[in-house]
Amino acid sequence: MRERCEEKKEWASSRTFQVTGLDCADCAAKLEKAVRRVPGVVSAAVAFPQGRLSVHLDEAGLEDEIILRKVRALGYDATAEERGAFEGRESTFRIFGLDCVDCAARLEKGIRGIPGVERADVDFSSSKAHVVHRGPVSDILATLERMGYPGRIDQPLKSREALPFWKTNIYILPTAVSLVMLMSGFISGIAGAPGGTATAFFAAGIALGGFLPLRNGISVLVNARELDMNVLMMTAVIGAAALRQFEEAATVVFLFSLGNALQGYTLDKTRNAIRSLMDLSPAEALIRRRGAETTLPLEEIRIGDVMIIRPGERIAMDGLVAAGVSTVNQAPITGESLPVEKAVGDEVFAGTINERGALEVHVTRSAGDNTLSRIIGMVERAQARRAPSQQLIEKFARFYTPAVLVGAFLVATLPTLVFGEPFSKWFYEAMAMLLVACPCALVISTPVSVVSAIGSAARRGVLIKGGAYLEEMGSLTVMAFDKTGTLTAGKPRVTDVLPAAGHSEEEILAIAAAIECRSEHPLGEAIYRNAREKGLSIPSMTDFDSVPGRGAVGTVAGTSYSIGNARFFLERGWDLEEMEKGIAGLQNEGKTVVILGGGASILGLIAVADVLRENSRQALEDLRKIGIRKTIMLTGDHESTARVVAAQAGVDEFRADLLPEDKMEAMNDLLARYRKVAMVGDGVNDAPAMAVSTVGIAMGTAGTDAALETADIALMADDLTKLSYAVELSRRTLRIIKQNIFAALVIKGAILLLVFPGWLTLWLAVVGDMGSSLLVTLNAMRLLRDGRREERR
Ligand SMILES: Nc1ncnc2c1ncn2[C@@H]1O[C@H](COP(=O)(O)OP(=O)(O)OP(=O)(O)O)[C@@H](O)[C@H]1O
Ligand SMILES: [Zn+2]
Repeated sequence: MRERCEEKKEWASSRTFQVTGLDCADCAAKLEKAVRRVPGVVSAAVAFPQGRLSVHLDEAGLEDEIILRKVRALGYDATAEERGAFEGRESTFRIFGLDCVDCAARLEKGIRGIPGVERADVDFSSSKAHVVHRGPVSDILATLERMGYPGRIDQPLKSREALPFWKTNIYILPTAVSLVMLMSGFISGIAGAPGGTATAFFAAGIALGGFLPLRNGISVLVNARELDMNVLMMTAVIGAAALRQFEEAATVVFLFSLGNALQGYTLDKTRNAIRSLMDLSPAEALIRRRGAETTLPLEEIRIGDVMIIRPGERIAMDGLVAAGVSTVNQAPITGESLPVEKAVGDEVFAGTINERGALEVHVTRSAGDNTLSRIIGMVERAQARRAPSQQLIEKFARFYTPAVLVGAFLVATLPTLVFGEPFSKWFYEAMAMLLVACPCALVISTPVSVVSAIGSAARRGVLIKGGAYLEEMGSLTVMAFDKTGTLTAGKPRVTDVLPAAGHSEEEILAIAAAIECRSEHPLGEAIYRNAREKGLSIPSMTDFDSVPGRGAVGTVAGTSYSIGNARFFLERGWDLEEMEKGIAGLQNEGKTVVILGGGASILGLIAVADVLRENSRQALEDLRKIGIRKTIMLTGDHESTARVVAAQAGVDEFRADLLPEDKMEAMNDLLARYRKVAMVGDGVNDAPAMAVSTVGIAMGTAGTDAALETADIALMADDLTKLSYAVELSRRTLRIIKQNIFAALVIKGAILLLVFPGWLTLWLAVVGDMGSSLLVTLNAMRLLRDGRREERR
């Protein structure tokens, strides 16, 4: 359809650059524009908060240097990512048995210490380590092993085969062994076996079941010189054994292993909420090359291959439909329950399900780079990011543990020294107190909740880029919306053509289309589409230039034409008096008026109208119901048009005639007034406003990489009703975090109090510690379940 427009090419490769010195969202927009003008560049987008420039190229050949030069010419510096610029390679490891946030941080430190490692991030929530290194992988695996966490190189595409269940959780074996030993000890005690048999069983139970925590504890002491649950546990068990309390020590070892096994299991459940998304895309696809059809594994499929998808099959790769029509169920990616129509030129995503017809699809992205794996990557990174409330708790935990340790020392010594109490009794109490010193449940209370919430949201097509945004979302009272493409469908149609005297409708449309053919603006596309539909022959055009927020210019048959809004013409000194009535009339109907002028006269007006999204009104109403006090529409459109659309959508306020940079100003103004304001947009001309807002929310991001990258929260589908879901999810999460913190503190506190009458026992301390961690995790998992329940509805 756009065969005449060279600019509309598909891109063949993409590059990313890390830009330094970008200090305003506005400059980011300028940089973006400048890079887009580089020949060979199909599109460019700057993710302002990350300072990342991503560029799509029409062929792989373009040197990074050309883009870098452009960036430097604008006064910034940049480095290219991945290819060439960096010699190290990145490996991802799956880690087993990672059961506390603290351990993840420690492991990270350990890996960073390996020679040749440039960067290491251990992600507690996904149980993965991302390492950039020059040395061999085996060095890293060995260190993981030594620190007590066996790891494996992670191959998301291949490693689908399941591990035997006792290997997925390193605590299952010790739990089973210590249980058998414990039972044998009890039975031989009851059966009156020769003296020492029971003790031998208990001792064996302690040794075999306690081996893992002992090894982990030692590696912690050696590597990080910090205390953790393993160290506290082993000290307590050794102390109990010294008091000849073998039976109890063996029980404690068993309970500890059991607790860890259960905790590991529940944590895996939360993590799998995301990983199960990965399993959605098939491992192979039917590919046609040189006329022959073969089934190939994903790794062997190349960009540009033609993939054949039969009805009922899952799509394996991202691509563009080259032949066929069908409906595709995109719920796995976008959370939309209704299937979406697909025809030639439409984008399809890996992991979605082809329903009715057969499709031929041109593969546009490699398996590791497709939308699904990017979503999973983003979610996992988001889960790793610390929420503000988490940092507070970690600070508290840092001083809670030493305080309890000092307490334990006093309990061991004071009663004997001051009151002459028996030492062994209070020494035992002190041992039990050691176990209470572990702040696990407290430390884990927030991250498990955030992980569950982010995971649950991802399954419903809402991508939350970090705990911080999740927390902010629930405290919002004001939301701003972009008009075009956000409140409205963003698919405007030409409704009226009003020629000035001496001109015809066809003439105006044809010239307008000739210029707009090169424009990226939805208005331009509407005009071009309308001219094509009417079968007009569209003349060729030269000297195109687009003027953001205003319009465009171009030369057709030797005459220079301008097309755009009234502001554009008035700024250039045109007289619009004659057209004023026509313009106002159309605007009062909620239509956007595009003026065409050429030579010295106005040729006519074209009115374009966009329909409101079906559920915009509903979505805004839902938001009001859950306590969003004010909704505001920001638009570049004319005030009269804006007023009509604002009334239709039911927003409380609107600001019109905003240039893209004004939108950011308007947002700053709103922020000054209301402190916390979200910006909901489509990322087209509202990225700067989104960047300065409290939470930038982009919608319809499934196909648009740039918006997906820039937004703090991305709605994969064009569904505004997901906003109230996100707000409520956030509030539910905060509620669960508070419950968790409260429960953890109360349980620990109650157990600590038992010390005073001397009632605290080792097993009570272990059950209290393990129980509260489990409780907190299970409570957080309700966030996952709630989401699923609603999904089924
Ligand atoms: N290519 C173009 N052709 C015609 N008019 C244009 C073009 N580009 C911009 N304009 C005019 O400039 C105005 C502002 O454009 P801008 O892209 O900033 O916002 P918008 O399209 O109104 O959408 P939003 O509601 O998202 O702000 C448009 O309403 C239109 O009148
Ligand atoms: Zn603990």
